[in-house]
Amino acid sequence: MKMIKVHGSGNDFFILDEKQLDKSLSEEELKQLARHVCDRRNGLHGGSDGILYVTKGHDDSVVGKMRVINADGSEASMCGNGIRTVARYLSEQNNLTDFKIETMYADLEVKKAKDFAPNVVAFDAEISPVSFAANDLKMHIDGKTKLFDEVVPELSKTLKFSAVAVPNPHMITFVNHEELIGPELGRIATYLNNGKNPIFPDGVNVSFVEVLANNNIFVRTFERGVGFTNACGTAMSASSLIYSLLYARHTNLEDLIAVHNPGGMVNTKVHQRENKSYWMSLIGNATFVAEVELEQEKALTGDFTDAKWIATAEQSAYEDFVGSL
Ligand SMILES: N[C@@H](CCC[C@H](N)C(=O)O)C(=O)O
Repeated sequence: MKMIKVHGSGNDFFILDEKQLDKSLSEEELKQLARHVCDRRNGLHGGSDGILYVTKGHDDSVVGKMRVINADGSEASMCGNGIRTVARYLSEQNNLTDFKIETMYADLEVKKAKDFAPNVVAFDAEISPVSFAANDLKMHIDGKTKLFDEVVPELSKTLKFSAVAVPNPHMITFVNHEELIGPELGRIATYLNNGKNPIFPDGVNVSFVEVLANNNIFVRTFERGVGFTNACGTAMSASSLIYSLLYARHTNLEDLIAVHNPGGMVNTKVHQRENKSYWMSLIGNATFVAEVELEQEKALTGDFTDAKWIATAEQSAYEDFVGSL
């Protein structure tokens, strides 16, 4: 079988196209493969945050379907950094620059964007649908149908959280620099993702956001099913939306927002449709790090001894880009 190691802002994945399998995988095998491949200690070449599983779409209105399997084998409804890399993959396979990809809840528009730097290819992806409803978030806080800029005493006495599904669930809070780099994000996110807490029994992605300047923010995320990541695309999109609502004096809808993260930088734009619903554009790198050839049966048991790793020159170009920020 063949896979491609990719990343968006250092949020790294293996793209697995079902057409590249030696033998089709059952659902249980797909989860098992993700858990083995992504393992940061014993996985494939340093592991990854997840597997992006590419299959045929529901009909010709989409070019393919992306499924997001987290490192722990759970499935996410969307992945903002991942969809840019899948967009690039499908764009190169089909010689297209503007098309739709099927995801769990929506067919999303993707298009090629201007390169961020030499050999740093970029794509622009629609992030949608957006919902603040507790039901869509699978959030349980007594008497609340949504949560917007409020203290949740079980989490922190001071931090104010907003919850938004894009459509995967996110908890966002705006913090100062000490809080951004301090231990609270790990403590709160570990609690919310322990599978036992009453607020988010299915877990949630949690982000701390620091405002650096107008239309310029830094987002640090602890991902459901993964842990701390270099970046989370849907979290950066959700954070941009909450920023535009809470800091309306500093930003306008449609403004280009620079979103810095531990793995690099992306741009976002927040849009509103006539029916008042929001959606975001997420524009950022879609880097192909390497092509990998491996034996499927062995990979399913976590044995990667025969894997062939064929690196591209894109990672060093990406590092030069990050160095220039
Ligand atoms: N890194 C992703 C989000 C991946 C899914 C997340 N772990 C979840 O379970 O919702 C992104 O870039 O959006």
